[in-house]
Parts: sequence; C-alpha cells; structure tokens
Amino acid sequence: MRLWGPWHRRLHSQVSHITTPIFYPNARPHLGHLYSSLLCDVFHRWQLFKKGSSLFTTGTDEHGLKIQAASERAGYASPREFVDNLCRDFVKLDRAGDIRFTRFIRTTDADHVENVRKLWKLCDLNGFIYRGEHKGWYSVSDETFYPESKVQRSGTDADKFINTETGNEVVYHTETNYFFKLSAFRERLVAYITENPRFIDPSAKRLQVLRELQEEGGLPDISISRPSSRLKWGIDVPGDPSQKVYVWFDALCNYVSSVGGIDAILQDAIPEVALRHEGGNLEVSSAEWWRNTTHVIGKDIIKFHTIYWPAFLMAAGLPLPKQIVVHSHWLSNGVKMSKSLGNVVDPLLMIDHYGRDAMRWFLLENSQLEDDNNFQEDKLHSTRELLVSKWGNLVNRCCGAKFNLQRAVATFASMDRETLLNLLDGDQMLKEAVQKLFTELDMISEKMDGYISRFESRAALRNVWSVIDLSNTLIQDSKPWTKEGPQQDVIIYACMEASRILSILCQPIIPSLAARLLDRIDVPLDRRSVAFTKVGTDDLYGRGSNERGRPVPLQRKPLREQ
Ligand SMILES: Nc1ncnc2c1ncn2[C@@H]1O[C@H](COP(=O)(O)OP(=O)(O)OP(=O)(O)O)[C@@H](O)[C@H]1O
Repeated sequence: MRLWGPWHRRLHSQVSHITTPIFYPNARPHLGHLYSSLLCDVFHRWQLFKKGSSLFTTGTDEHGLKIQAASERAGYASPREFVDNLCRDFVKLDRAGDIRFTRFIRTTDADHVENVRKLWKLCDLNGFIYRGEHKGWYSVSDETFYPESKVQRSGTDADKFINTETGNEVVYHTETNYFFKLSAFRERLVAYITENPRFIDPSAKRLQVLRELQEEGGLPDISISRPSSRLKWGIDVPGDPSQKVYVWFDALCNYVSSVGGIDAILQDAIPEVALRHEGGNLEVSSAEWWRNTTHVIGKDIIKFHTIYWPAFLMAAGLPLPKQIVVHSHWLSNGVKMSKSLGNVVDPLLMIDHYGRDAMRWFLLENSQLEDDNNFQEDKLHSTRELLVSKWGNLVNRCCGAKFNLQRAVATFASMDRETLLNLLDGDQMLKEAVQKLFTELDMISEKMDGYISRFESRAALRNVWSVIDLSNTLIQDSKPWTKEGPQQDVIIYACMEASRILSILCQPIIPSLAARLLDRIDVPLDRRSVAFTKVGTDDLYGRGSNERGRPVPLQRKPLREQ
C-alpha cells in the first residue's frame, strides 16, 4: 500500500480554532445560523481529517436589551429562563445538522464573565477607556448608536427616524457611559489590514473595511457601557455596578474565553481547563490556539469583528486572530432572512424531510462567500435527487450481481498503473477514459484541500460532481455488462475507486451519507482516512458488495407537501 507523502506530512501538525458568531437567542434559529455553523463544521472536520488538531466554538450571546425586552414580552420570570429555553433550540439545530462543535459557549458562563471583566480592566489600565456623556441616535433593535449621517426620516411615519442601513427605528438619547478610544486605533488597523491581506476574506470585504476606516471623520470613539437602570441583563462594569458592559464588548470576548482565557493567552500557557479539542494529543497553548483562530461571520456584523474586535484586542495588548471570513446572506424573496423579520426557513423542517446530508450539500453547493442566495426548496429537492441518481446509482450499478468488485480490487489495487492500462490496449477509447478518471483522482484530494481551506465549497462540490460524471460516462459508454474478465473488472474498479475516494473526502461534508456510501462497498472503518485517498491505497474493500439485497445508501424522496 502506498502512503501519500508530501500532502499528508505537510498537514500533520496543523492546529486550528474556528468560530461561528455567537448567536442572539431572542427567537428560534433559522437557516442562516445553520449556514454559518456548517461552514465552520466542514472546516473543523476537514482539519481533523487532515490529522490536524482542531477546536470549534459556537454559542449564544445572551445579554442585552433585546433579550431583556423579548423575555419580558414572552412573560418569562427572568431573562435567564428565556435564554435557557432558546439556547436549547440552537443546540438542537446543531445536533440535527450534524454540527460537531467542541464548545458551546454562553456569555452567561462563569469563565466568560471573568474574561470580559479582565478584558475591560486591561483596556482601562492601558488608558483606552474613559467616562463621558453620550448623546446620539440610538436603535434599541440594533443596540447601537448611529451617527447623524446614517439617520433619516421614516418613509411611512414622518415623526419617526430610522437607520439608513438596517431600516430600524432610532431615537435621540443622552446618557452617561464609558467610552472606548476607538479613534486611537485607526492607523494601526489600516496598517495591520493592509500588511495582512488574508486577515479579512474575501478581498472585496477587506477593501470595504479599509474604505470605511479611511473615510472622513472615520472612526469615532464608541460607547461601551449602558446605565444599569436601563440595561439590567448584562455584566457589571468592573468597579461601577451602575453601568453594564455593552453587549458587543461582552460578546466578542467569547472567542478568547473559549481557548482558555486572556491570562493563559498572555502567559503562553497550556489552558488550565482541558479543552475538548479533537485530533491528536498535542499540548497546545492558549496562545497558539488563539493565533490560529478563524472567525466565520455574516456580512451584517463585519464592523464589529474587523474594527471593534481587533481594536479591543490591541488595546488589551492581546494578539489578533488569524482571519475573519465574511459570508453573504440567505434571502427570503430577496430580503435577508432574519429572526426579527420572521421571514425565515425552518432548517429543522427541511432536515426532517430531506435529511441532513442533502441539506448540507445543498447549502454548500448553492452559496459563495460573495453573493447572497435565495433559498428554494425545489432546488434542495433536486440536489437530493442528483445525489440519488448520479452517485447512489453509480454505486448500485457497480454493486450489481453481474460484477465482482472484490475480485477487481484484489487484482488491481497493487498493480502498477501502466500494467493495468495496458490490459485495455484493445480498446483505446476505454483506455483513455480510465486514464482520465485516474488522473482526476490523483489530484482531487489536493484540490479539495485548497477549496475547503479557502471556504470555496461550491468549487469543491463541483469537482466532486465532475468526477462522478466521468465515472457515469465511463459506465454508460463502455457497458461493462457486455464485457468479461479483466476489462469488465477494470471498469468496475475505476468507478468504485472514484466513489471510494470521493466518499472518504466528503466525510467532512456529508458525514452520514459518506459513511453509508463507504459501507455499501465494504470499506473497512480503519481505511477511511486521508492515507487512503489515492488510487490503489485500499486492497481490502468490496467483500460482499455484490451480494443481492443490500440496502441502498440513499432512497428517493418526493418534494415536501406544503
Ligand atoms: N440570512 C442569513 N444568512 C446567512 N447567515 C445569517 C443570516 N441571518 C443570520 N445569519 C448568521 O447569524 C449571524 C447573526 O446572528 P443573529 O442571531 O443576529 O441573526 P439574525 O437573524 O440576523 O437576528 P436578528 O434578526 O435578531 O438581528 C450572522 O452574522 C450570520 O452568521
């Protein structure tokens, strides 16, 4: 058996930490939340697949006025009870979507609260926090103040004012707050983002942030506390319980809490709490986890992650994470799906009917970081149909009673490529088709690695389809049922090598279906790793695969009745 060298070795010692935004549990989660989590999940699973060590943090952002108000409206005795309930919905969705996080952090968790206080104290100690009077246009719904330039009269009610971007109502308001000297970081942020071109991805978003930073009057100081008389549900400002920490200052800090906390990062120490990281027994310091952290976020919260968060970290003397990946939105009839608007698709309903794998494949194939996408259920249904008709059918055909996969594998897995192809000398077209399929398979693992590392899932899945298409064409054109002996076996072998390798590589994408596809051709459990993703690396599979009556990996399902 050949072990595949450079790619396998190069990736061996990778450490990575990936995070979703922590979601605001003021209503049940929707498709958009599943999408952010899915991008992280595939990346996390891929790191583990490559024999890296990986942490994956997701969770809920539980403090703030919006939660306080929603809890009161819903008649709860305390916001805590309210978030406990909704938090369960987010975990339930993760379970349903096969999202394999290593920590579900809640901003009410004790270690997080401690870290928020620590972050505040460091920013204060370093001279970046001061007390002042805050006047301005405030949106309860967005929990933020807006500058005059981002406020306009509402088109429907002349007495009302709204924010130009979110369309939410704003009111003029004065209060005493603590301020963060954001203005002191403008040049450092511009320099950092310019010198580290992959810090914000995709590049259009990096340019957008740079433009915003360089705008006239660009980066005013921001208020980072609210009076406790108004905001009851939050963390007290250290040393001043009359004020509560602003939700974004609180929420963003979750990312450092979840890798062991600020002290451990600053001391480059192994975190005191054993992090439930998967893959390898490496003793990784909190600082190393932190330096290898990627934040995946929706474009709605870009300012908070690419400007506020790096500035808070710089102010506290903490290193910055590796990267912030910004994705576009899922739309409902052209409008961003959102909890507040209620124009959402319930992912649980979809998963319940079409299954988690079809849902995962659909979301990844029909999205790109840069472009918004409309959700269409009929497209989800046809994605599932294609998985059945193209991939499932390929496997079912090759596992038909006429063929013998076990014999083909035993004969060809250890045979060198030239000798194998020479067996087809009498049929040049067949020889070329098999050769082409093998050549594609030789490159597919490296290609997938590149695409998944860059969050280009659509391209990754299109590559998978093109190899499946080549295999189906090979079967249709060569008609193995009309052939006998080595020729027939080579065709079956080539097609099932394609399915075997693709199924192994797709485990991070469609975990359950990939397992069923591998089960169907009897790939041993210990032969589903990265070491087995080249042609000829497994000489043991296919035993019993051509017996009658085996269950199919995926059954057809009609479009859901609505
Ligand atoms: N329509 C969407 N498409 C893609 N991702 C989304 C979408 N809506 C929310 N998300 C994900 O959730 C994050 C925002 O979480 P939040 O809980 O605020 O969702 P929301 O539906 O926008 O809520 P709200 O309507 O209360 O503002 C986004 O940054 C993104 O990661």
